[in-house]
Amino acid sequence: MSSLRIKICGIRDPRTGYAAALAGADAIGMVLAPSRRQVTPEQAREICQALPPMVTRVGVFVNTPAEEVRQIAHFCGLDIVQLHGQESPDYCRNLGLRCIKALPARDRHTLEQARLYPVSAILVDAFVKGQTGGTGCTFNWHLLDDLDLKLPLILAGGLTPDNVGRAVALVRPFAVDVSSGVEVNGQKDIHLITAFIKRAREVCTYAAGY
Ligand SMILES: O=C(O)c1ccccc1NCC(=O)[C@H](O)[C@H](O)COP(=O)(O)O
Repeated sequence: MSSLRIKICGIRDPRTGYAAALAGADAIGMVLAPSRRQVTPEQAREICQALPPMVTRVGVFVNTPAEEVRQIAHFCGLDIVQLHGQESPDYCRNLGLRCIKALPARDRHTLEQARLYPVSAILVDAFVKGQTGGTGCTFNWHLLDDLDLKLPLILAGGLTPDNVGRAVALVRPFAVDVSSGVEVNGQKDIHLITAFIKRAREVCTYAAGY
């Protein structure tokens, strides 16, 4: 068993969340921000309640007022929130919740901002103008070369069962996150989820550091 963590994001119903957890996902993400994958707090709560224990429940937000995030997190029973907008280090500091801050892989300068954030982990996602996440686009993973984040790194952006092995071998992240790459016609596909988890874990059996 490897220590790589795997998060499946953009879950929209309890059955798929449960199936992903049984397939070996460590964390399940629900998008509570404008997106074709957006769920209501009530739906997110149902998904959270259906998950087995030991699976991390992640709520994804984009520039949502802090009090609203706190209320939704409490209502749903989220373990951690993932912030995909322009939330500042002070916003994260004052939120009173465990946070993952997402940063776009725009350039080295953007990624170096990670050091300013008092958060549990940094998620690095593809930079796509006008979009905040879930784009299915990859980025140049070498942008992360020798980047000493001082925080656990979650790699995201266009990962698929086909490329996750290469990504993990090159970047050696703490965790990987996927949404589009495990969908067929915009719907999560349990076969792709299972294949993604298998490929991600396989590479850890020979990649040093896991
Ligand atoms: O997934 C969305 O629709 C989304 C919308 C707005 C902000 C964040 C969003 N997703 C966050 C995620 O954690 C995704 O898994 C991550 O961006 C990677 O997505 P993908 O490139 O599709 O695998």
